[in-house]
Order: sequence, then structure tokens, then C-alpha cells
Amino acid sequence: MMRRTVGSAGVPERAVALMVFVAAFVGGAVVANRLAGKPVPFLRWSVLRFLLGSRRLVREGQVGDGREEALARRVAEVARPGDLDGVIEVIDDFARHKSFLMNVGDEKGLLLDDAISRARPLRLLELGTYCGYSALRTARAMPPGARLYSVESSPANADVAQRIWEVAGVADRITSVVGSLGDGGVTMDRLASEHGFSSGSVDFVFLDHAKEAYLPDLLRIESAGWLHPGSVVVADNVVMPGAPDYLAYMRGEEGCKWRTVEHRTHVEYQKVLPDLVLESTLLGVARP
Ligand SMILES: C[S@@+](CC[C@H](N)C(=O)[O-])C[C@H]1O[C@@H](n2cnc3c(N)ncnc32)[C@H](O)[C@@H]1O
Repeated sequence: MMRRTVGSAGVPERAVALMVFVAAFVGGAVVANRLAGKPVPFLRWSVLRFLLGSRRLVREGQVGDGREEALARRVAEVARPGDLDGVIEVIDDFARHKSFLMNVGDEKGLLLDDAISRARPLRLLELGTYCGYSALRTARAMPPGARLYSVESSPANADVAQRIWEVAGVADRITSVVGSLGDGGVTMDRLASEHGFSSGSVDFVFLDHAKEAYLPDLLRIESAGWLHPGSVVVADNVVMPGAPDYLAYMRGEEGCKWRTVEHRTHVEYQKVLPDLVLESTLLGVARP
């Protein structure tokens, strides 16, 4: 039986129709969910993990094809030691032209840079290190004497990030903490006992880890009393893949104690998929 094909590539018409249908379905769902301020269910990490069939991704927080290691090698090969701007450029170039990386990226990175420059924080906490890209931008934007504590659940990712920070010359301003705030208090106790996290000591938090952990982890940080009036919390990926309970919290009654600016932006390294970054400042009487 003859199969009808389209164009020189000889793609069967049915395959083209299927691709168009899938693209329309995905696009429609993205737009509909975006308008409703909800996450896109099939873009959740858990679903992507399932689709990718990668157990390693679940275990190590990596994509599973070695791209994170390849990035560390690339940075070591081509970046000039101590050239922080150059290392950030190498990573952006790798993510755009070689393999996509789930970094905050250059567009949303500017929002993060600006928030840090405005807040002038001295003690910063990041949840979700990955390959250390946002930590590099943070180290560049934070004032002299500041220190970033970056928490990452995957030891493999923390190791990649550490190597990259060493090339960039910022390793002495960043403390890597392997763990998660939801591990029954182990990591929070370590932050308190080993790193001096105490009442009102945290000036800035960047949430960029498991989206379902944003709100529980923020509430843990609040309960520990680590924030003070004027502390700033920036949250990435609030719409894509989405942190709906966090968004509802900041938009709802409990969010009254925060002043939140919603930055409409795009998912990293492209201009089609929308995303939202929230920048929230804790209200109250700021310390002198
Ligand atoms: C989107 S990436 C972080 C990107 C990074 N902030 C950047 O912009 O360069 C998310 C990271 O969070 C880590 N992660 C996931 N759940 C976590 C948790 N509960 N605590 C800490 N890290 C977590 C993953 O292993 C992954 O490396």
C-alpha cells in the first residue's frame, strides 16, 4: 500500500497530522493554564521524568544524559579562571546551543540580579543549586561581604556546581549544602548549627527547587524565624512548570504580610513559553 508523504523528508501525512494535533493540544493547554494562573500538568517534573523514563533523573536530579558533567568540562576547558562574566556566558551558550539546562537563564536572571541589587542582602539562601548558574549571578550581584548558602538535594549537582564556582573564582563566597529543608529538620539544623542561621538572619531567599516544595519550605523558613521585615523572597517558575499553592498563598489573605511584585517573563532560553517570577518583600518594621 502506498503511503502519502509530505515534502522532501517523506514524512507520512498522518504523522504530520499527529504532530500538528499534539502541538495544538500542548499550545492550547499551555495558554489555558497560563491564563488561569495554574501549572501545566504535563510539564511537571514528575511527568517529564516518567516520559523520559529516567530513573537516574529521579535519583540524582540530572537529565540523565551526562549534560551536567559535560557542562563542567566545557567551563573548565574554555572559560578563563576567575572570569565570572565569562563563565556565565559559557553556561548560557551551552544551554542555548548544546543542551538545554534548567537554569534560571539570562532573561529571568536579570530579574534575580535586580532584586539582589535592590535588597543588598548579606546572608542569602538559595534552594536548588543545579549546576550553580543562579549562584554565579547571585555572587556577582550581592554586595561585598555577603555570603550565599545554596541547598541542593543532589550530591552530583552540588559537585558540578562547586567545580564551576571554583573556575569562576567565587567558591569562597558560596557555601554548598547538600540536603533539603523537607528532610525532617536535618538540613535546617545544619544551617543553624554549622552556618549560623538564626532569628532574623536571612535577608534574601531564592526558591528554584521542587515546585511543590516552595510553599512548605517557605513556611519552614518563616516558622524558624529566619526572616525579618525587609527580607526578600524570589520564586522562579511560578507558572511554568508551576507552583500554584505558592502563587495562591502570595495572592491570598496570608500573603498580606508580603508585598509581592509579579514579573511576567518567559521560560529560560526561549521567548514563547510564558513564566512568572514572584518577588516578595516581608512587611513589618524593618530593622535599623
Ligand atoms: C531548576 S533547578 C535549579 C536551577 C538553579 N537555581 C539555576 O538557576 O542555576 C532545580 C534543582 O533543585 C534540586 N532540588 C529538587 N528538589 C529539591 C529540594 N527539595 N531541596 C533542594 N534541592 C532540590 C534539583 O536536584 C535541581 O538541581
